[in-house]
Amino acid sequence: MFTLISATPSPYARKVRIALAEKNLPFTLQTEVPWDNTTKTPQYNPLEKLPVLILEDGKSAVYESSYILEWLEAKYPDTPLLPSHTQVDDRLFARKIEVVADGVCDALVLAFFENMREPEKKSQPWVDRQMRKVEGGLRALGEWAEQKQGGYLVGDRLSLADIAVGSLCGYLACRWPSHGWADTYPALKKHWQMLEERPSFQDTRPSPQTMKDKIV
Ligand SMILES: N[C@@H](CCC(=O)N[C@@H](CS(=O)(=O)O)C(=O)NCC(=O)O)C(=O)O
Repeated sequence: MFTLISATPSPYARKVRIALAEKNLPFTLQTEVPWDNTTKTPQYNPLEKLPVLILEDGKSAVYESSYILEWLEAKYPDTPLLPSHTQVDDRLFARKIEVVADGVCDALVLAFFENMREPEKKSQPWVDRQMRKVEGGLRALGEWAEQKQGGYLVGDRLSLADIAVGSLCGYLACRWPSHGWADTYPALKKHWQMLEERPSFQDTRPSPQTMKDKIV
């Protein structure tokens, strides 16, 4: 059986948890705080990041959420989470949406840790730059959601694009509850609410974590 190294707030790990659930692939959840020196991620991922999917041999590992999803799609094509290979443009568009959703998460994480610095060490221009990326990414996602009136973002069924965007929205609700994205982009909010009805989303709701070690 697979083991997934995950963290309670991680939108990237949630993508993989949702994909495994949607594909009915059983796995052991190993919840960690990747920022603490107790994390096992360095044993499997030279980049020391989760999510990490540890394979059945207990040693081999797949990491980087978008690559894990690509790996799962290639190895377990039943319950596909991408349009068929004949629909090349839709497949590529789904991955493009995942790039934007993951990129917004990346910018949120960078802003989160910059804001954690002591005031005299914090770079406000750096935070402003990250939040510009967040707003630009959300604008693009909001437009794509608007085009589908809050339905699935690519085609007429769940895809990696929906999983990535839904995980981002859940992360914003968990870590940035005062952010006004849901009011600014009602179709994106409708899309997220639709996804949160699925057991795979209900069973993977994010929650904050406590970091023990000093990070910045
Ligand atoms: N691009 C990576 C990002 C993964 C990532 O940043 N993971 C964080 C945890 S979380 O932000 O997802 O909660 C991590 O392990 N960080 C530890 C580190 O960067 O040393 C992915 O998509 O998997």
